[in-house]
Amino acid sequence: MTDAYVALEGERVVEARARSPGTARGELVFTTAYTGYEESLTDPSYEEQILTFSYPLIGNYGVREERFESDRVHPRAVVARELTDDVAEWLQTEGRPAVDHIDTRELVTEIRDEGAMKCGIAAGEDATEEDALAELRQCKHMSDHADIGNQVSVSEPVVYNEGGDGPDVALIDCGAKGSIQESLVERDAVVHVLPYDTTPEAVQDLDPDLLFISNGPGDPENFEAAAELVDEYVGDLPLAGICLGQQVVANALGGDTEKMEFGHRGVNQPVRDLRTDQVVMTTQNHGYTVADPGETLEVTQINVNDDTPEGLENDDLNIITRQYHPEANPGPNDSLAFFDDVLALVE
Ligand SMILES: NC(=O)CC[C@H](N)C(=O)O
Repeated sequence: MTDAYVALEGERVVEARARSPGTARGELVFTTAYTGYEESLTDPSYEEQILTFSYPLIGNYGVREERFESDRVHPRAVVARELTDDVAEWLQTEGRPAVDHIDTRELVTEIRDEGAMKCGIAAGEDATEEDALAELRQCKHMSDHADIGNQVSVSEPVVYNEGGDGPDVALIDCGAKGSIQESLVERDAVVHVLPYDTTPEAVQDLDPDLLFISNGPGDPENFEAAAELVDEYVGDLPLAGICLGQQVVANALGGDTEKMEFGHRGVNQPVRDLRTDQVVMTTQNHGYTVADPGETLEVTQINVNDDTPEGLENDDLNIITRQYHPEANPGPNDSLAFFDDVLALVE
């Protein structure tokens, strides 16, 4: 039954089945992850995007809150070949449109050929093609969401493991996945989650042992306050970053980022460490990449598929960043030692 429409760039409309009603617009991206739908759907990095899964059946092991990475669903809408009732009901409760019974192989091939694209969705009994097209026409480019950090960050500082024995980490929340803070707390760190627009003065008052820039949605160039912190504290504090965090650190230290064709999203992205020659499997979710690391940062890890920078370091200045998600969730645990390496920078 056609009660949903997906409008793609070029105004092509594909018919689908509504699983959660409503209208939405966003950048259409795909993940090849075959598990981890709860973690992906609650990852704040997907804010203002529409997520489609290349794996055909999504929801086959239910929905459990303990696997969530934040307190809500972030993609504006979900597109799948087949969604289970569990996931459909969850998305209905969250008020996020979802559609299935669509040929996601064709859709993913189209995104691979033409790049991540604008998309409009209309789902539900009264939905029309025109509604989906109207959403598409209002869809902005990711880079034009200038204050996207405001949509995903804490508004006030939150402390985890207060009074703990480990170092004080200032985690700049540009849309942090919960498991980053958990990975640090598991290693005894005291984690101060700070708003994305925290000022250098506020960091100075806190007097942390380490500055950590989180993952987050959209264009890293729109996170100027975080870049200012990096610029201010480089050399004085050890610096770490994950995903958007790596991009912000590179931009702040004379490097440059650019948008990729369709990005990397999945749980089996191979990464080679150029120092040890070891390859690990990683979880990824990004649409921008570091195009130029600048003079300060050395590229220490690369993506085996396309040679893009996956790790940047400066041993003298105590900087380590990763483009992938060492905290996994979902995905392989191959790179959890990143958190030990980061905390070791404090000694
Ligand atoms: N997961 C992330 O931090 C994503 C970073 C950035 N928004 C990108 O798409 O490249």
